[in-house]
Amino acid sequence: MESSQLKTIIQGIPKAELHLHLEGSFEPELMFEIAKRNNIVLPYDSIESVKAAYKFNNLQEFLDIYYAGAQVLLYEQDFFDLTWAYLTKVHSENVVHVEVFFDPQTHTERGVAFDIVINGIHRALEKAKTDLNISYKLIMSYLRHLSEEAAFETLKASLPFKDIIDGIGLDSSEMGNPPSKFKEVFKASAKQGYKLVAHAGEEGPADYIWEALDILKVVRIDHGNRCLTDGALVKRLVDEKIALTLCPTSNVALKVIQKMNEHPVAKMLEKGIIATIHSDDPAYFGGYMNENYYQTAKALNLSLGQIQQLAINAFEASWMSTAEKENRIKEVKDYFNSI
Ligand SMILES: Nc1ncnc2[nH]cnc12
Ligand SMILES: [Zn+2]
Repeated sequence: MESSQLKTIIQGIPKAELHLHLEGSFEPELMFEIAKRNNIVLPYDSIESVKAAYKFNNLQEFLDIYYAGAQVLLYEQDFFDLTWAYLTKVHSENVVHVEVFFDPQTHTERGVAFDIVINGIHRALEKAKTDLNISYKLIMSYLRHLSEEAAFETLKASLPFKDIIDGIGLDSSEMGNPPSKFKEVFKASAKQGYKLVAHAGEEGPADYIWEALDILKVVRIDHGNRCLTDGALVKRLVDEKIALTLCPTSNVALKVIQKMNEHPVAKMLEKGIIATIHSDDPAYFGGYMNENYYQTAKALNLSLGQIQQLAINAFEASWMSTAEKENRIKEVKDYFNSI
């Protein structure tokens, strides 16, 4: 199929994004604008030099730059602008449902209050619901390079906002920070009614995916690339319908895989895993949802049936109500039938 035809098809698919860090959607143009109004001097002299710095050999090299970029976010309006820019961008790509992560500790650690962060984000999500017809869920992630005690403090700070936070995630430096480190705080988070997910098996081994399932009791795995090295784990994911939220352009940018045509998503679909694809940190990895679908489909020569399956899987794995899911899945099927 011609590239332009594939891109047109992808554009038209109603899509759900389930793995997106709001801080990772911070485009250099907006970073400069916010830095200027907050009187912060960035260590870059132009947007081009920021973009030139976005070359990573591993997850940690990316995280160092990602946390530095987030430092310019100080006020509620900054968090609103960040979130709104992401939502308008994905609206233009026909994304109709999002489940987004935010990292409160990246901000509270440097003195920005929890309510400033969440109120700005929430106002933008509500506006997108009204103005853009995008439905949403909000996921608060604990930073795994920090202590479990710090995660407990974050859990406590979140409680006044329990009604607007749907779930808990676990992100940041994976190696050496296994899911088991957060056993108690995940248990306490579940008691508060939060749904649970965790990054596992991005750089870390399949064992971390087992820990996320058995110890943290997550309902979905973020990344999970490494599961194919373990047949019993694949069986568990399939039998228990545990979805993986994969991020192909992120995986190439962070050298989790060397080339897109080595991406495991096609094999995962073949094995019956509920594999889904998303953008992770699009401002840093150069691709929002459409680009992730396009690059994956092209490199792996995915059939229209496989592309349709990816889109359906994302709604299936989402936290929408059953009725909403059925409606969206029908929309996807009708769309593919009309092509
Ligand atoms: N890909 C990723 N892995 C772990 N933590 C993250 N935080 C933002 N993006 C991340
Ligand atoms: Zn992620």
